[in-house]
Amino acid sequence: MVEEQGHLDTLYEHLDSLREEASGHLSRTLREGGGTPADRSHRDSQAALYTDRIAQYSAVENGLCFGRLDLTAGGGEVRYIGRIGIFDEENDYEPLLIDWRAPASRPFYLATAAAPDGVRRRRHIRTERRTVTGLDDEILDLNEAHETGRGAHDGVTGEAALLSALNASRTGRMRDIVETIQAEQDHVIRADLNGVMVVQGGPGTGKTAVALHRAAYLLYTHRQMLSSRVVLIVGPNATFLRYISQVLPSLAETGVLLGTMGDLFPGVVAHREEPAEIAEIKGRAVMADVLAAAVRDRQRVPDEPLKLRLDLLDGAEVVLDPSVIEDARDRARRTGKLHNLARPTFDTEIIHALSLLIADTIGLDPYADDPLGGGDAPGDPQLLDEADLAEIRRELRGEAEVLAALDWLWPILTPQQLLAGLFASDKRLAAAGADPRLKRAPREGWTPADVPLLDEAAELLGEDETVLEILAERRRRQQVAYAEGALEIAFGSRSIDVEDEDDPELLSVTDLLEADRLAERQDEGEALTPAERAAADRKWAFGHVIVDEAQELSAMAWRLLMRRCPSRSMTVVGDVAQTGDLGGASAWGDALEPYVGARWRLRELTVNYRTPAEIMAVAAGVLAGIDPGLQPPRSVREAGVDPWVRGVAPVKLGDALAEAVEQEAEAAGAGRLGVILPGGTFEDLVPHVRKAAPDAAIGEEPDLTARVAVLTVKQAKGLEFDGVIVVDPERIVEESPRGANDLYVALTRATQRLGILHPGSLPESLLAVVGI
Ligand SMILES: Nc1ncnc2c1ncn2[C@@H]1O[C@H](COP(=O)(O)OP(=O)(O)OP(=O)(O)O)[C@@H](O)[C@H]1O
Repeated sequence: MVEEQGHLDTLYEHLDSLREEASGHLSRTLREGGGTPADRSHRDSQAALYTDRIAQYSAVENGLCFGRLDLTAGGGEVRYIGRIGIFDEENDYEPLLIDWRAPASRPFYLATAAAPDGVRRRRHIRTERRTVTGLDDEILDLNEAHETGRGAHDGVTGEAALLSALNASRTGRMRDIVETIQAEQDHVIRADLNGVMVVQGGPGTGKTAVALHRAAYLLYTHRQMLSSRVVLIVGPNATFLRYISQVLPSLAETGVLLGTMGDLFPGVVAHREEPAEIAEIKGRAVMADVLAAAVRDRQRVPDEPLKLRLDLLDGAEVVLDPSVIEDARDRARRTGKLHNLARPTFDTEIIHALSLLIADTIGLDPYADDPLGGGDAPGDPQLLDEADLAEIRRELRGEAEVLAALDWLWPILTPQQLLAGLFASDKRLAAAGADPRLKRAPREGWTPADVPLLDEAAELLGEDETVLEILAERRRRQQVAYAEGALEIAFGSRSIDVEDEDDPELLSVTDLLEADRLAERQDEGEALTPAERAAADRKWAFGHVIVDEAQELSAMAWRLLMRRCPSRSMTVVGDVAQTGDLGGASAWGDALEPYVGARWRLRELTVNYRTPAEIMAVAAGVLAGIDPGLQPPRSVREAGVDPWVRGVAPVKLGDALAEAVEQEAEAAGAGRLGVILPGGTFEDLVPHVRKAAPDAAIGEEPDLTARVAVLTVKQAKGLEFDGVIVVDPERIVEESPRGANDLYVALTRATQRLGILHPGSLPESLLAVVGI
């Protein structure tokens, strides 16, 4: 311990001086003024670099160093493994701490007694703040292991450290797992960047954790390419994103964009809920054809001739025949351009046709064939020459009536206008071959399932200028925020006490005044970070895309994601047995093959780190009901507590729930309790939960750090709690589009304790499934 404490002290000394150095650079950079635009831009990128660096140093303050490898080779070389790399500048840049992502750290995760890979001893170093509190050693050299009686167990590496992480109380925020990554997870995290990799694994196998660590690993290994092209991580909902949001900064990564499908159309907030059947219809692949037809439907040819009253003719009418409009439409279509971009061609055709009609009206020489005598011979009936016609066309382009007609015949459309127009009209839906159930009231907000449709529409219509506007607005908003953040980091939180991070007092009034000044300066031409630019740019091509809970994605959602990732460098993480949405996948091939054929690879995770064996035995019954061929993941531990099932008279359900909440909240101790209810019972049951736990978090985006949270299965997806109470499993099955899948998800959220509360006695069918 003393030896390790000595090394830890050295590491923290280095960390402090790295932080001081970066803060010094940052404050100097921020205080410099003037110079050319190029100077300013250079300064901005330097400031962003130092800000990032300081954030990374703060993020690794806790658990800076967590491991040590003693190798058999190299005269017993010793490597310390930690959250970042630290080198000794005074000693030829000797590594003092090796980043967990570096190749030299790999044996820490892979070496076993059977394949020690040159490792004699693996040591997990437990720390609290800057103090070593314990050591767990594994001797991988078999001879020595015999002597000490310790060794790798059942394919698990770092068993003591792993079990202590798994048994720890949950906080409502996900933590990183860098100290205890297991071999099968390590293979996924460090897999090659290229191509589509599907990571299939049952509940609790660490898919989310692995996906996030993979992002951190890829950014470390391919920094240059990925930090400019950005890694996109897509999660199922805002609650889930908040749950995982702390993990990446603590892995010391900032060049990542986190979002839900609903966030992926810049400028649109798509959080309205809608019935599952409607979302499913919107997600069908055929919607791409529907939208293409909807666009064609807006390229109108009226049944009747179109009469235009023109100023040019002192209010007289010209009549455009439908066949003329049809010709113009066909020519515009034949350019092969997107709808909005083909409009100028359509305009030119119509204006040309109108100019000829006008020429016929005002330019014909009625006496062309009448010789007037003298030198007048029969001649050209048209008195107007090409210059006159050009003038007529110019005037036509300024005529309000003409412009209105053009807008009516071939309107310039935003994706929002196209979709809103389609959904608002039975006639348009029918013309586009869409399901009539898509009809909705005008001005209802957008839903997540609309986002892939908006994106598809944007592809069909052609780009508008909104991206630039959005960028400008975001830049305005972010300038002040950025400047405040930079100042806070540079001057406000030197001590970097993790506990202080949320303290609003950190930013003083003088800092704010200075922030204003900085914002002004940045106004003169500062660069957004790549992640910010990517968030505002619909056409951004991400360097890598990671999709979590990917089984929920519809065919249309896949189309959008594939467009955002032309390189097809993707990590697709999910579990087809947990699919809840009707439009989601039941086989990975169905979702992926339209884009990559058979060129995707499958990795499986087989060990459940979350749910103890006793609970998994219950969930296994439900899984067998979904598909007898599916294997539940093997639990890595037992909790020593059996799940309980209580059947109570329906009128007593509320009281029984209140009692169970009280009991389980106490059993969860410092941890968290999740209460999973069928959506239709919230109104009746929530007051009972509140009786037992007045501060329980409930609502659209419940605060998961609260001691008790009440959720639907949909909200609970991807989350976990120390204890879970599942209420009315039968109704959960009835209410959810895919029935048993949702019950399987609900039953696998607990890390320690599970209780099932049922109104009336449990029906035979469910008893058999639940198996208690
Ligand atoms: N190697 C590991 N060391 C420590 N904890 C781990 C490890 N792997 C997974 N865990 C923990 O197990 C729990 C489940 O992980 P995670 O949420 O990533 O699983 P999942 O496969 O995404 O589950 P689900 O499909 O149910 O959402 C988390 O608390 C995670 O931190």
